Amino acid sequence: MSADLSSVAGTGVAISAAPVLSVRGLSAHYGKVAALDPIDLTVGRGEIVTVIGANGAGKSTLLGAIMGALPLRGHSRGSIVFQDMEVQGWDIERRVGQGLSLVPERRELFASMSVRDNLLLGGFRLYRAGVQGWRDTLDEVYDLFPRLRERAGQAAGTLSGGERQMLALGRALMARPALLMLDEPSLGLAPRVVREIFQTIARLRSTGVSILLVEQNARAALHVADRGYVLETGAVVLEGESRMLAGHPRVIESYLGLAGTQRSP
Ligand SMILES: Nc1ncnc2c1ncn2[C@@H]1O[C@H](COP(=O)(O)OP(=O)(O)OP(=O)(O)O)[C@@H](O)[C@H]1O
Repeated sequence: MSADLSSVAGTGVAISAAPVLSVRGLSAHYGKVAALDPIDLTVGRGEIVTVIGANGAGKSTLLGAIMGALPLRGHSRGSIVFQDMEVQGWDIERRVGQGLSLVPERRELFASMSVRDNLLLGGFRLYRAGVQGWRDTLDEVYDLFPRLRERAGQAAGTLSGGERQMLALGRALMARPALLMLDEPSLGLAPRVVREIFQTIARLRSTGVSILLVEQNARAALHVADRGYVLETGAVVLEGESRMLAGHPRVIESYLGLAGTQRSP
């Protein structure tokens, strides 16, 4: 079952013991090249978990493997249990149908279509399945992103970078996912816009959706997340509560710089 945005809105969702996602011994290869060592990772219900790491650490590969969307020649091994189901071996369609959603680094919007139509496409699967309430979901997305409501009729290709990221997030939410995976939502955005995007991610907590957030902007990611993993050359080298990671000498030195103890984006 996917999360119902309306049923938990504004309640502040408790994190239950059973994780929504449990990854065990996940490795990924492109042809003969290993991009991910066997890694273990969990995301609890209602939790925001971040994976931080430098360029090429394997962050996008990790999300692609979980989504079942590695590019041609790529494949993954290991166990991916999502909502108590082993989804390794399932195609993307089936994973999406079970409530997995990925906002890719490139955002992949339909540039000539309006904001509203991009959003409706995000909810199309539910609409086709006869699931009621897509209009309510659209309203909830507009409430989360008032700027999208203002620009509902505008072509997606004419939006600013920050607005595009909001649209990509909103479109993913239209599918009412149980787990939302975000690949570098801050990429290419000005600091003020990055702050806005991260404030929005923090607000998503109230919808009950669980979030797996991949970021190079470690400061902002650790500020918004409950827990984090540090990925280096395909391996998890550190994991724990965000507060602990933000104060860890290795994280400060490699990802935060001297001002690492400040916890604002
Ligand atoms: N389609 C591909 N074919 C071959 N190798 C790939 C492919 N995609 C990624 N890789 C390699 O896998 C490794 C991990 O790449 P990945 O894109 O997952 O890293 P990343 O942490 O997301 O980096 P970035 O932050 O730069 O996006 C890199 O060495 C990369 O060159």
